[in-house]
Amino acid sequence: MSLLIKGADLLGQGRADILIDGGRITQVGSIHSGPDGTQVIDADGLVALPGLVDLHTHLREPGREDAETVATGSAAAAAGGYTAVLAMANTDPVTDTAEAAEHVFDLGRRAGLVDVVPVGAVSKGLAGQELAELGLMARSRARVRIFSDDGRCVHDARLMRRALDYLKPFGGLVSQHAQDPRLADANACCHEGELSGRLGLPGWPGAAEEVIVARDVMLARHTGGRVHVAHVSTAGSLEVIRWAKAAGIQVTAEVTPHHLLLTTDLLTGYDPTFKVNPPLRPSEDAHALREALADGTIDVVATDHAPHARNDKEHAFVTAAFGMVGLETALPVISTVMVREGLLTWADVARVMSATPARLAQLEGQGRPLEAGEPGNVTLLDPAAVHTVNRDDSLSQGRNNPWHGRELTGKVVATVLRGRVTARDGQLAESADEPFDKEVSA
Ligand SMILES: NC(=O)N[C@@H](CC(=O)O)C(=O)O
Repeated sequence: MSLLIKGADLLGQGRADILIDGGRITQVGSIHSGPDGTQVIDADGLVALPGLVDLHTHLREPGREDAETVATGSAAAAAGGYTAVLAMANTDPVTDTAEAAEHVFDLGRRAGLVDVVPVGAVSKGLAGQELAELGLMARSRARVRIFSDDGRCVHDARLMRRALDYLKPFGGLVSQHAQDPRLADANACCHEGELSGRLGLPGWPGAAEEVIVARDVMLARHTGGRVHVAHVSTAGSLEVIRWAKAAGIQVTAEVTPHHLLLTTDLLTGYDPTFKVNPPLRPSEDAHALREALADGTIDVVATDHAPHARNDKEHAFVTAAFGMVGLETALPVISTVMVREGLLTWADVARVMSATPARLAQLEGQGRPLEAGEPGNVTLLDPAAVHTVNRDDSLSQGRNNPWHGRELTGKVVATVLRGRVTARDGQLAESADEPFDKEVSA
């Protein structure tokens, strides 16, 4: 089956048609028609991006299928314009062995909507004591290249040093949930500041993140390993990252859409939807994050999609689970907050939401430019479409959506994975059910 995308805006190169056949882009330019039976998408007025890659998704399976499954999370990802997601290791059991990694990888293949690539745990059981099977996971069929205890910080400096050393031969990296556990104690539930005092909520300071970022860049310098700062959230962390990059240290960072725009004052209503880790910060931090994404200090936008079952999230603020969903709103938020404000071009969006995350995760068939010979992974977006987010429209099981009721500009119209349309207008495409066995290697 071939697919012809007609008249899309191709990242500043003007309007062009894209023909995909056998899973690969075969032609880009002015194309009248494809082979017999070619499916045609009219992309007049739509921007074509390489399929998005999310470095930070919680799919909850195995263990919490009541919150999300690989299939429902994959569906939400496809609807949001993603063609690959990295599935975090804090499942039950934890992804800390080659078998566990291959299990998640196989669930992803079975769902068949996006490439699901497991993140491996750094420590066994996320307990922070002993290294997990890093090498076996890296050499497994799942080809794990990103390791993280996300949800928890790798707080033992010696363990972090060993992990950085150990991953060097694979070019693997540690994605660190930077949060000193002694500065952010068990009851803390928000950003520590004047507002948390007024609301009577125990908080933790930005410094809890910054001290770990500072330590980790020094360990990266010492080992020559690669550290990636997950969901960076404070201006102070950015100062450290800027310094480290200028010093030639191998550090990269991701920011979530919610930390770019949502701020701690949303907590005045004690709505647990806005409880997230790291916490929403003051507007000065959000402003600094937007600037750092624009100037390249931050390398990647990642969702930290964290669906929760209602009975874990609909609690009093202090006891509710941390986390918010984000796969279906990420591109519209970036469109609204960064592109419309002139802070990023669409080519920049392709870099921070597709090319760079694919490179960091070493996904050979993802994040490639839309050129002949490349895999047919495409996201089509209507940059002018204005819509109001409704949490019940989601394909994710999670309803903990912080964007509910907000107006966003920019809507995903279609997602194409190796030439097959997986999602159209927020729903799974009919062709998503067709048997699909084409494997396109790089
Ligand atoms: N980001 C979140 O608020 N939650 C994450 C893990 C975590 O980082 O605490 C989750 O798994 O729910």
